Amino acid sequence: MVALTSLSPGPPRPSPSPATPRRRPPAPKPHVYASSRRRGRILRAATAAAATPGADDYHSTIRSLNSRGRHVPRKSLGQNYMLNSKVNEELVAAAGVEEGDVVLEIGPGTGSLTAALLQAGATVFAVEKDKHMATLVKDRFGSTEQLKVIEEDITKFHIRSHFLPFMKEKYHATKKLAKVVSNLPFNVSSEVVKLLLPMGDVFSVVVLMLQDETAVRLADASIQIPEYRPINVFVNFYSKPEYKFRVDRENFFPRPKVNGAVISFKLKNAEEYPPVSSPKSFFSMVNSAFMGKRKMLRKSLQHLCSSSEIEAALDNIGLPVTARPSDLILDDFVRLHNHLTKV
Ligand SMILES: C[S@@+](CC[C@H](N)C(=O)[O-])C[C@H]1O[C@@H](n2cnc3c(N)ncnc32)[C@H](O)[C@@H]1O
Repeated sequence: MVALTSLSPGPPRPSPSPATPRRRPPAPKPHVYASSRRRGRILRAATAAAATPGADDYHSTIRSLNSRGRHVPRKSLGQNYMLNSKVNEELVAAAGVEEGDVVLEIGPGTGSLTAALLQAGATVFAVEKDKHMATLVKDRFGSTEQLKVIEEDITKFHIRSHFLPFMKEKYHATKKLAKVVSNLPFNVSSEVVKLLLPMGDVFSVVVLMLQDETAVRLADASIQIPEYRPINVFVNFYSKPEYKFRVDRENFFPRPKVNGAVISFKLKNAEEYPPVSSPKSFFSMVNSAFMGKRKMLRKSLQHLCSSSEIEAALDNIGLPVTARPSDLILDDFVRLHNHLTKV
C-alpha cells in the first residue's frame, strides 16, 4: 500500500496529442457595441425591414434587432428611443407646432418625433451626431423640402451660421421665429439649455424632454429648492420655464434608470431681459456668488468690491448684510449687480 504522505510523482502522464488539442468551451460573448461599419449595415437593414409592409415601426424593428444582440443603442449618445407615439404628439402640441413652423430638432434618432413634427406641417432641421442614425432618418423620409438632416454634434454646431440662414428663408414667408423640439440626450441637457435660451431672436419656444428631476429643478424659480443654482437664475433671466408633464421611463427603449419630463421654455426677447448693463458681467457675479454657496455674499464677492460696499449695496436693496446667494431671487441679483457696478 502506498503511504498517503508519499510524494512519488507516479507514472508519467501521456502528453496531449497534437492531433486532439483540448479546447475550452468558448466564453459567452460580452454585449458589446457593434463596430461602426457593422452598425451602418445593421441600421440599413432596420430601415429596409421597417419599410416592409406589415412592419409596425422603426422602434420595434430596432428593438427586435436588439433582442437578437444586433443593434445596441449607444449609452454615450443617450440613445433611449421614445416608444410611445402619443408622447411625441404631446411634445409637438406643447410647442404649439403648426403648419409652416420651422423646427430645430436635436437628435432625431430613428425619426419618430420627426414624423410627428412633419405630420403637424412643420419644416424640420434635424441635427444628429450619430452618422448612422442621420443616414437612417434621411433614408426613412427620402428627399423632401420639409426636412434637412445635418450630421453634427449640437454642442459644436454653430446655429447662427448654419441654422439661421435656413430659418430666415422661411421666416420671410411666415414672419414667425423658429421653435426647438427635442427628446434630448440627457447627458448634454444643461449644455443645450445654456446654448439655446439666450437665442430669443431665433427661437420663440424651446420644448425639451429632460430627466424628470432636472425638469423639476429648472422649472422652479423659487429659492426654496435645495438645488438652487446659477442655472436657475440663468433660466429665469432668459425665459419663462414651465413644467409640462412627466414621462414614465417605461416609454423609452432601452429603459433608462430615471423618468423623463417635458419642459417648455418660452424665450424672452432682448427687451424683456432684466435691465443689466452686461449679461456677461451679471452672470460672472452670480457664478462667483454661488462659489461658496454657504458663504455670505460680503465674503464671496470680495474680489469685486470691499465688504463694506457689498454690505451697503445689500442694505440699499432691502436685504440683510449677512445674505447668502440662496436668499436672492433673480430680481435681487439684478439690483445687487446694478448697485455694485454703479459703485
Ligand atoms: C434620447 S435619443 C432620442 C431619439 C429620438 N428623437 C426619439 O425620440 O426616439 C437622443 C438622440 O440624440 C442623438 N445625440 C446624442 N448626442 C447628440 C449630440 N451631441 N448632438 C446631436 N445629437 C445627439 C443620439 O444619437 C440619439 O439619436
